[in-house]
Amino acid sequence: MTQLTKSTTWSALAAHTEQLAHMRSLFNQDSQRFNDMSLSACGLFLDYSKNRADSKTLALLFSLAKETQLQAKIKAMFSGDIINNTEKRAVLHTALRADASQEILVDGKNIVPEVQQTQNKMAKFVDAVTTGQWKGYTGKTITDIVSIGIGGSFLGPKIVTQALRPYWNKSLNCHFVANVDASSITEKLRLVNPETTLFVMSSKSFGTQETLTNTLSAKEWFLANGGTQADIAKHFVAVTSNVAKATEFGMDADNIFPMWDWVGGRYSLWSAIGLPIALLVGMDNFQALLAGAKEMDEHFLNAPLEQNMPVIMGLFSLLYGNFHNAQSHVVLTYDHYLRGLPAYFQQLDMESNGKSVTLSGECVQYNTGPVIWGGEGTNGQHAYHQLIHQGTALIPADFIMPLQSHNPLGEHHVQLASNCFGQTQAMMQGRTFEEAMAELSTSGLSADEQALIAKHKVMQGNKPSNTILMDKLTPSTLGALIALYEHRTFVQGALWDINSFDQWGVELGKTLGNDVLIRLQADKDASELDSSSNGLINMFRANHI
Ligand SMILES: O=P(O)(O)OC[C@H]1O[C@](O)(CO)[C@@H](O)[C@@H]1O
Repeated sequence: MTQLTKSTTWSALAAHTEQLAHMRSLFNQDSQRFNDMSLSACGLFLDYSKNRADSKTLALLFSLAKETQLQAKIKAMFSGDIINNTEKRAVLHTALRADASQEILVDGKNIVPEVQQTQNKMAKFVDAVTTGQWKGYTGKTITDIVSIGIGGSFLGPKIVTQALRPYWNKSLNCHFVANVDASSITEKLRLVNPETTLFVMSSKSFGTQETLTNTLSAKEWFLANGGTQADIAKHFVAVTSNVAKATEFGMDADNIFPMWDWVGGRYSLWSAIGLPIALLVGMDNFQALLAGAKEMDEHFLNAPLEQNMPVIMGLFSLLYGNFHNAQSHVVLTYDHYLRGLPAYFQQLDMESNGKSVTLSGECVQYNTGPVIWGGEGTNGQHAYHQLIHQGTALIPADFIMPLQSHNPLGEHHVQLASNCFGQTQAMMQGRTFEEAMAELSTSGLSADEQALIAKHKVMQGNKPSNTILMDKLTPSTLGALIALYEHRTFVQGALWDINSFDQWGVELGKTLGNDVLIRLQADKDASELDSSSNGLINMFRANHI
């Protein structure tokens, strides 16, 4: 057994959760529950009262956090300690939102000035493009950005630009290409004009197959449609930590925006990887996004555990995964602009906490990262919410909603809110057999039929949810919200004693994919592989065009 499961708090939590009353009773017994189990920070409000917890549960969870030295681990991350032990790297996405006056050392060197220099370079570039000083090869101004990247070099910029649609510069459009499937880039290139398109190639490593292939295809398209080699610098820029490789690839040295190995891919939107965001919403709004995240950083670093939003959310995730065997967690955004957020949190959490050994290499004896999924409210209510309400699996949920809409229109927002709050209420209270029978009493059905239908209408309730509200979706509240989930992910990893910052499983997929590619391209014999891989390779060779 690892340290975590050996602790007396762990056993106490196991015993306590067994006998905790239904949430309906907890609400009936305590009219102050909402006041006591909610908090505001950084422009966000968290209602965590609809969780399977009473004051004793919370005390036990906070004890567990203390026993696992959570606060020391948080400080270690912010101070630049090498907490990514398998890649021997510091984890400092928080340095990307630091004040210019701060000093954060990596290998004895203050990294804040480099961050500021890169932000200044971004600001100048954004200004040149958006004011029209930056011209395409025929002297026209840029109208379209095509962002090429994958994973963290794609999802962050995509989801944030989507979320900040009301703040877009009206004269620019943005398109994202990630998948190596040619259909993806082909469809995007159909929409744009080479004279007025700027390609932003984002790859921390500058070695990711999908991104390199898509960039080469974009370059070929550009050259085949009027551009020349000499015009490339006006239409292609790169963001990477591998400046040498980008230069070797043909990127103009002035058009390369640096990033660093202490920024993880899935935590990189705050770096120059966020260039498409800055181009679309302007550098001031990009800075406001950083400022919102910084506020959450300070809250996470300084607030006591008991009033610390990411800590509370991370502890609940552990509670459900380890003491209620929840295998997944759903994120439901009651805001159209936030429709992409579940996919972003999915990558953030699952690539970070999909691990099964501790930092010292021991096999974990407990569940770690759950499946993160979700979608846009109210659409999901007419689809998968059924399983959340009455399925056999426990699925804790986060509901996220701004109080004010960017598009106030008739009764839309009040209806949206009624759905959001109604869902959390239904999940919490459920419906008893007696209540279902009472509802059916005037149905005209026989007593036997009523009893049968009532059984199908019973909802156990006691289904946990957090509700996160903000006044309005702004660059700043969005920054705080994303940083909240980054830190929640950190809290879980720290409690589970795993490395949330490497991704060896993904790396193996990349290596084997490259090996298969060689066999497919060179007709190299694959008979020494397993019969399935060999059979699939042969089938592709025989049939593809
Ligand atoms: O930015 P790069 O180096 O092209 O990598 C893309 C993505 O690949 C991963 O390494 C693995 O999917 C992510 O962490 C990263 O965001």
